Amino acid sequence: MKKLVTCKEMKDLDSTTIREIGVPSEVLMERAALKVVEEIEKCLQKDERILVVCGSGNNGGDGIAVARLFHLKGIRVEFYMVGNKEKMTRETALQYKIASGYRVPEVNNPQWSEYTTIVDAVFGVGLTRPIEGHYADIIHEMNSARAKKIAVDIPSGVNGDTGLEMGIAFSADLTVTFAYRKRGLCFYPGRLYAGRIVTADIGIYEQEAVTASAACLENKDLKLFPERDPGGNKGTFGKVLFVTGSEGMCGAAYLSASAALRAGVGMVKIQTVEANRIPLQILLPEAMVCSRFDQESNEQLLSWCDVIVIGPGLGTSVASREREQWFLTAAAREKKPLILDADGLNLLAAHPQWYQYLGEHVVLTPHIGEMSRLSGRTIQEIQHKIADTALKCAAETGSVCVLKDACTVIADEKGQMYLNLSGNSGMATAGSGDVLSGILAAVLCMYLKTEEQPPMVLKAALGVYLHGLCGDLAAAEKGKRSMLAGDIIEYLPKALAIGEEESEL
Ligand SMILES: NC(=O)C1=CN([C@@H]2O[C@H](COP(=O)(O)OP(=O)(O)OC[C@H]3O[C@@H](n4cnc5c(N)ncnc54)[C@H](O)[C@@H]3O)[C@@H](O)[C@H]2O)[C@@H](O)CC1
Ligand SMILES: [K+]
Repeated sequence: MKKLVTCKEMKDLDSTTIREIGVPSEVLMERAALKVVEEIEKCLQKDERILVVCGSGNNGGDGIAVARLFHLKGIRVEFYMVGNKEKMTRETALQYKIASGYRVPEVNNPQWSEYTTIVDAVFGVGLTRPIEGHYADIIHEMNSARAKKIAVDIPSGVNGDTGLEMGIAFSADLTVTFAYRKRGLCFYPGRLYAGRIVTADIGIYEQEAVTASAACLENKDLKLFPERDPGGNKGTFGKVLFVTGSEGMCGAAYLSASAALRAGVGMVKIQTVEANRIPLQILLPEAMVCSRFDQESNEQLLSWCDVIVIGPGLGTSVASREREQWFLTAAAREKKPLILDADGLNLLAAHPQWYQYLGEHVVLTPHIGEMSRLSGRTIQEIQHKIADTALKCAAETGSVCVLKDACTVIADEKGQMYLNLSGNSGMATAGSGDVLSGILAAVLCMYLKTEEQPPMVLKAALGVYLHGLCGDLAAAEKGKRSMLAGDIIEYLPKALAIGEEESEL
């Protein structure tokens, strides 16, 4: 698990390290520059010519220090100050003075085509407004050059909190980010602009309070899944009820239920319309299918199950609405874990009075469109404020919100948040969300008998991560274009077995 920071959190950490611990900012800057040099050197070739483009803030100071370090190693390097020299920060002015002392070559009108590597040190976490005019022209030139491109801390023009492009952004092959990955390097398009991301330790003092607001999971976090009890039976490994599948939509029920079984659930029952009974029993003989919706049958299903999934392929008919209301109310009364997905969310959006049945036992899994219906915000508004939207939804409902996008956000009402880095565009395919709801149900079941209970938000984040990892494995063999939602399920065994390796996505 790795912590993720906002620009403000990073600045607070910098200043705590400087003021309270007493590490001079020049030392941090030197360490930052050394890390950038170390990473660039890994791919340095013969006859390299490096240009470092520097702003007047501390990101520029890092850049000047990088130029000096290369110069002192005898590598051909020049730096170009695009920032106003009058406005240099104290640290950057000092770097400039030192670079002048060592006679590090400075250029005022670089010939962009002459360089093999261009280092972007124009703006870092201090970018506050869209890039325009002269700065925009320079970034355009940098992007057009045929050199290798390295960003210092964050590509200039990427908003460090949202990943959005601020006017224009530097398109890097490699970004060396300091201390913690910035949130904006997780969200798109920031993640694309960054290229490969290396998080470099520069000796920043770790302070729980300011760095705890967001994190991302890695393969090795799948080890958090409890061991399967050798003495367990199908009853102890979890019983999941799927309130799913209207007429013509049995596929969603099938995908969700089979994902749950493949991820380790002991038993599943699917409550669906009679027309779906035979296809489901043929497709998934391991599942039990029930097509009665009366009070007695509902009561029996409720007392049988450990976890409920409402939504995949449910439809929005009157009968579906009644089924959802019945199980929403019952789950709230009994505090039974519940995953609300797809049409389950659309029905919720149409019946705001049902919000009273939500709470900490519920995981909501809206995609952006469903969130738009739930929140009344436009899709664009949500995309611009995806983390805030998930946090707000969680705060308003008391439930865990899994806001699904290219970088899914998982948040709870206490403000704990995970950004998911596994997965790929191949997963943007019909049925992928149904698979996720089944995997989430399975993860909740893994913890039914464990003494230690991680928070619901972490369980949900683990499920989302696992789903993405299956998608990555599927894409590697089937290709992003060709993979189907069912392929995600097929790679569950491999993904569950991985759990050991560490990787930065
Ligand atoms: N001591 C520290 O605080 C450390 C800072 N470090 C580096 O310093 C960076 C942060 O430095 P700063 O806070 O000085 O910020 P930046 O270097 O990111 O730049 C901020 C400057 O750019 C100006 N600016 C912002 N947006 C602009 C726009 N659109 N057009 C024109 N000018 C604009 C601001 O007014 C300010 O003068 C980090 O990203 C990192 O690279 C590292 O050296 C580690 C230690
Ligand atoms: K930069």
